[in-house]
Amino acid sequence: MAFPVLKNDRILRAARGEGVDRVPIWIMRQAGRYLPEFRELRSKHDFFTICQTPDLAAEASLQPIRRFDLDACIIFSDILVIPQALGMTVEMRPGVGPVLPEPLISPEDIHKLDSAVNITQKLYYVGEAITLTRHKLDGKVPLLGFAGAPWTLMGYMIEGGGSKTLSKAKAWLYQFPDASKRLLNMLTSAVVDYLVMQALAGAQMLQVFESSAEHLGPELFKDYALPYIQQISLRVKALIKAKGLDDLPMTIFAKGAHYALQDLAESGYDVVGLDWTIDPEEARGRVGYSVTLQGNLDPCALYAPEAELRRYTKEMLKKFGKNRYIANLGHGIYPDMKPDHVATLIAAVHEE
Ligand SMILES: Cc1c2[nH]c(c1CCC(=O)O)Cc1[nH]c(c(CCC(=O)O)c1C)Cc1[nH]c(c(CCC(=O)O)c1C)Cc1[nH]c(c(C)c1CCC(=O)O)C2
Repeated sequence: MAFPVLKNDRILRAARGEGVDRVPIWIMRQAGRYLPEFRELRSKHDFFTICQTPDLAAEASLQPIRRFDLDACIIFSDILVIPQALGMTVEMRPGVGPVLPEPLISPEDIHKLDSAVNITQKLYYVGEAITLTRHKLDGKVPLLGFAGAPWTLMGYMIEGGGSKTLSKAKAWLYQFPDASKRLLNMLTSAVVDYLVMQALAGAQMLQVFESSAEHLGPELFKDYALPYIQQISLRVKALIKAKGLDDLPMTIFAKGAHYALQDLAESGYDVVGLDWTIDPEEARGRVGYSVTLQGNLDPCALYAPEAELRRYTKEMLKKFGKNRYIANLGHGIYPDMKPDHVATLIAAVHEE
């Protein structure tokens, strides 16, 4: 069944460098716990049950779209479905976050991973959720798919959950460089197949989250993150073309990787996401208009009183300008954020 005609293509136009009537905005983690309607849904279902049940995943994805005038919908899922598909147990513990009770401890543990798994089949439920959500969106805004980048996934798989330092995962890079690259290659192939599946299922734009880039620094990033990030865009775009689909914009968000901004701008993505630690004018000065920039309001700026939040937002918009720009936060929204403040941010962007 053909998908409904798209009524708002602002974000796709901005990603391709085409003109827009106004700056598009979406918010990282826009589907989630700061919304009472999500907490209600979540009180009835386990986190991964929501991810695995297309009706529930569609509902969570659509909640922010019903409430706010956003320019994109992101499919409700998690980056950790890939380690899960490779055979690792991942639990989402309330108040703690993701826990992988049997992390990879030494390179021999790589053999425990199901490297031959057909990711497309195993994660087909995400494809079904995407197709359903795209229909339910009725063309209101584009639907974004996403995946975690290999280094960020490797970090969770070795640390067994979130970590302040990633010292265990980084120790692998220094002690077992070859095994690390084997693991990163395995993850790269999984991410490529997974993103292509999402595009075939109806995703209209794809974001790759390298959320743990800040721990690497320029040297390690060049060796253990950038090559895989590059391969993902090149391989996904080539496969999509080979399957007869139109090109679709891709975004790389490497949190804390301002040291690699130029490299990221040349890594085959249409959009580079920025966190709030870089000044928009400096970022634009370094990459020019060869890519679209996305970001980068400090998620904590949403705690400011309304007038201040508006002022921060307007300042950000002025610095980025209207061309090749997608407004967003510099990282995910915090779960205790009041939805009213999100509405203020969106209104401030739209007023410009
Ligand atoms: C690192 C990472 C993860 N997951 C994700 C990343 C990359 C983005 C980033 O850096 O924030 C990506 C993600 N996770 C989730 C989405 C859904 C779509 C959206 O952005 O609205 C997306 C895009 C839902 C979620 N993912 C998670 C929740 C909350 C869990 C719950 O409801 O119990 C949601 C709605 C849990 C999760 N999942 C993960 C962590 C660290 C946590 C705990 C932190 C937290 O609780 O916010 C791993």
